[in-house]
Amino acid sequence: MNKLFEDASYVIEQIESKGFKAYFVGGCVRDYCLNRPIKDIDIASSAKPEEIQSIFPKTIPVGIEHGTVIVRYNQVSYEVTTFRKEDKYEDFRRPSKVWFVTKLEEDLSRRDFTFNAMAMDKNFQLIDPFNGRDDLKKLQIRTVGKPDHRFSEDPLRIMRAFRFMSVYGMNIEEETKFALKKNAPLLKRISTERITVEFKKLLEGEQTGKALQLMRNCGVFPFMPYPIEEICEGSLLSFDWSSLKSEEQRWAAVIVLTKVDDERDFLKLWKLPNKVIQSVLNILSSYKKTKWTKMDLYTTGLTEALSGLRLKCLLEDESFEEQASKLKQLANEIVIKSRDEIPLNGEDILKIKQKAPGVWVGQLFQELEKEIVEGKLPLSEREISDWVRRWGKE
Ligand SMILES: Nc1ccn([C@@H]2O[C@H](COP(=O)(O)OP(=O)(O)OP(=O)(O)O)[C@@H](O)[C@H]2O)c(=O)n1
Repeated sequence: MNKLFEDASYVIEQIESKGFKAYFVGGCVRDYCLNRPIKDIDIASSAKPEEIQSIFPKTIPVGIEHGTVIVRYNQVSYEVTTFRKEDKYEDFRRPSKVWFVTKLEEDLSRRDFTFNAMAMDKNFQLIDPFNGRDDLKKLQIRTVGKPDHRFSEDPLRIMRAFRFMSVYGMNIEEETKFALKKNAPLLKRISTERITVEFKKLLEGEQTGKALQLMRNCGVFPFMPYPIEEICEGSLLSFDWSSLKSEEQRWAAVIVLTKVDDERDFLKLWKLPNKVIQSVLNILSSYKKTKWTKMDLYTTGLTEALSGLRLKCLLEDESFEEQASKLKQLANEIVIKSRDEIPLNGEDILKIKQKAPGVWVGQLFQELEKEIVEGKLPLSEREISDWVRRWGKE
């Protein structure tokens, strides 16, 4: 048995030994049925949060008012939530009102899709009131109950449908698809952070192109953090997403394929971390390059240069290998990978020049780096010191 499930079964047994009911629910049941790796385990129980707190020595009250307590066992966290029903989502983040219920089925009926509304007892017996397992077999995404209701309750579920489509290679059932289109404008009310989490998962899926194409056809693009207006015709679908391995490459592909004009603004509006933004921008500038100098390659870095080149080759139907080996060869000819490898530091330079520190040190370093990278100055302490002595005098 999977170690996570084994430990989680112990948690369930402890709850049951006090006369309550407890089941595995949500993503872990879905992934178990799909034979996919289990990331984390959620448990639903008839016990109230205070009762869970009294059963286990280590708990964290993460959302008592919504019925959730984290149980720590064997250094792993298990989210245990009391069976509950909920009202509309307040500011579309959390349900504005929840009330505890006694039946598991009632709890399952509040959930988004049939395959997320399954539960499993500690003996792996499935409780599947909405035929989620059949839908998984048919690779079909279908809401629990009326799709309109489910999407207006929490419009993030619109993004979740596209995420599941991409990650599991699924299709969306017709009535659910119709409701996706109708409710798309509600996405405006969802926080960027929540949309980005789902979109990132979608980008890492196995069917990214198909999911993006359907998002576009369902009119979802205008309601993204940076509204997408234009798309390279047909290319979302035909583009070979599987050859792009990193998150950054995939963001760069989205930008190119959807003809974004303000790249930095786009990445900022999706609230991506600065490190990711910089890397995507580097990939995009490499993508646009036709001729590489050593200095270009040194500043961009080989990994991002190759990422940009791969994107270019995929879109222009060129062979990657030959151009990549030329870039690698050029990279090999560059004697340093970063400024740290220069045998003189700032203090050495101040000593040689006998001058007070100032912006000139930065300028000098920039020029020095360029000379070394372009192979005009050997990487020898003596020659570099001479060059520094001469700097500014010629
Ligand atoms: N907007 C949402 C978010 C979640 N859920 C329910 O809450 C469960 C847990 O959600 P989450 O922790 O976000 O996990 P999943 O998205 O299902 O899976 P993953 O762990 O892959 O993110 C889901 O399976 C689903 O039953 C829901 O009904 N509506």
